[in-house]
Amino acid sequence: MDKKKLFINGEWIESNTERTRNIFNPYNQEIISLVSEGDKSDARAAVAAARKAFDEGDWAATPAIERGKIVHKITDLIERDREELAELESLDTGKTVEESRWDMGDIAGVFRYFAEMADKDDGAIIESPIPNSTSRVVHEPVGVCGQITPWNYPLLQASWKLAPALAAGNTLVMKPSEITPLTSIKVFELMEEAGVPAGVVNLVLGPGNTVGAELSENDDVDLISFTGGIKTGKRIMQAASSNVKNLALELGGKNPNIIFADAELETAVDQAMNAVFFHAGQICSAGTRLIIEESIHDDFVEALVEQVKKIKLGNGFEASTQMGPLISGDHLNKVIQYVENGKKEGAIVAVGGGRPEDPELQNGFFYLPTVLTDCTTDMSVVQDEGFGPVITVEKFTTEEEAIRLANDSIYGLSGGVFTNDIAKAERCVAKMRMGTVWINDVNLYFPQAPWGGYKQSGIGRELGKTGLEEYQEIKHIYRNLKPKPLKWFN
Ligand SMILES: NC(=O)c1ccc[n+]([C@@H]2O[C@H](COP(=O)([O-])OP(=O)(O)OC[C@H]3O[C@@H](n4cnc5c(N)ncnc54)[C@H](O)[C@@H]3O)[C@@H](O)[C@H]2O)c1
Ligand SMILES: C[N+](C)(C)CC=O
Repeated sequence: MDKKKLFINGEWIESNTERTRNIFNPYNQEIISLVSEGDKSDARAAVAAARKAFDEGDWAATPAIERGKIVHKITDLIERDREELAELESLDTGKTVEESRWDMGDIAGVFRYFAEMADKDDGAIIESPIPNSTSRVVHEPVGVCGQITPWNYPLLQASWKLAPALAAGNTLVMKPSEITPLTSIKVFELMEEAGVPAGVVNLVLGPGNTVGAELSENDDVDLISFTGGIKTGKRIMQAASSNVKNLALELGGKNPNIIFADAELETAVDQAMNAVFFHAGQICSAGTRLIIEESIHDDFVEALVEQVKKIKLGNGFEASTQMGPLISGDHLNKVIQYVENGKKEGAIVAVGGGRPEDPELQNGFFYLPTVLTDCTTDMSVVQDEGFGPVITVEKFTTEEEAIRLANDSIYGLSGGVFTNDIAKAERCVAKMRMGTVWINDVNLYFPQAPWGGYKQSGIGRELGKTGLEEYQEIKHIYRNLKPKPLKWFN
């Protein structure tokens, strides 16, 4: 098996540790790849290469239109290799190939969007309040960016960071999740093929507590952009204070979905499932908290349970499979424990609540799609991010109560409202403390709209215009057109 390497200063190299890591398929635990395992010293070498490329190289000063052309070229290559990338992502994460194909389409869209944006920045002229002066604002690249990504959407989350960083003229070091690095490695090959200059993009494989920690602490890194869990995010925030780095955090979510009695039942039930069972619920914005108006609660739950029973688990490479496994044995155990805690607190398992019995699924990290009823906001299953195929159900009687329950969380990533009364929907979303809110839909995101969290779900916004601005410093340039002595101190 070919060993995958680190990419530093334009070269594919072995890590200093000479250690390797096996990468597994979560469907059957087969080894699918072997990768070089980096450490702090590799991260330092990559930061040094990125620093040199930023300070002494041409990338930051390359005309934005030329940078945009290279990002377009990367997009073309992603589109060319879309099927290979989708299959690699499914092997690595267990998600269905259909979902991965969808992701690859999104990823190409993200690169295309930021390629187009690269040369659309006109800066701004400020009306100076001082006579005989001009005042203007320009955007410049931040510098060296450390980028750390999670395992659940490996390449999608990487694309939200790589494309704007390049378009804005930065150099970067990326550390993908150590358990799902394969599509990121492939895209670094594509960036090399597209002609990104040596040192501009660097890839260090390895664990968070060494490689990730070094990127967060290193004083030569100007911006750290992180997507992952809250606990890690807090650690990174502390480490980033060493040199007051720019900080972008995309953290977890525990996302409510309010269903009013006047919602179209079939659509709301279908969307409640879409909200949570894609990628076995391992989605930051999964709608894992159903908050249902009491008068339709029983009918809704009955219809939901009937549908959930039919979800087909299996190999993501089979067309009939609707849901794949969880990412790892460790994560499976966490989801098992999460549901057991809920049961102890009084939640009732309406469907699921354990591992499937199908002998063909025993080598994979499968957990049954699960609905927990009789939940209340104080339960850990309602407050904690389970990151599995588990929905909790709460009831409400008034609009105010629904909003209060939805906001009763340390998270604020996303939320949904289902109703045919548009005024009610708008009143609700105006009060919901979340970075994205959907009316009569769930889990939608696209390159043009900003993405990020309120409260402990994060800091900053990826995607959209704000996604580019995260990778830019703002500079105010003031010019005195008639300089003469002030004589203040004479
Ligand atoms: N808000 C979003 O857009 C979004 C998107 C995807 C995932 N997520 C969140 O990600 C989490 C799941 O991903 P995960 O389990 O990979 O998260 P994680 O926090 O365990 O790991 C994320 C990344 O951080 C690295 N890391 C770990 N410890 C580190 C340290 N001390 N210093 C620096 N880096 C370190 C890991 O190696 C990995 O690359 C969930 O909470 C999910 O909600 C959020
Ligand atoms: C941001 N998103 C929804 C693509 C992946 C979250 O885990």
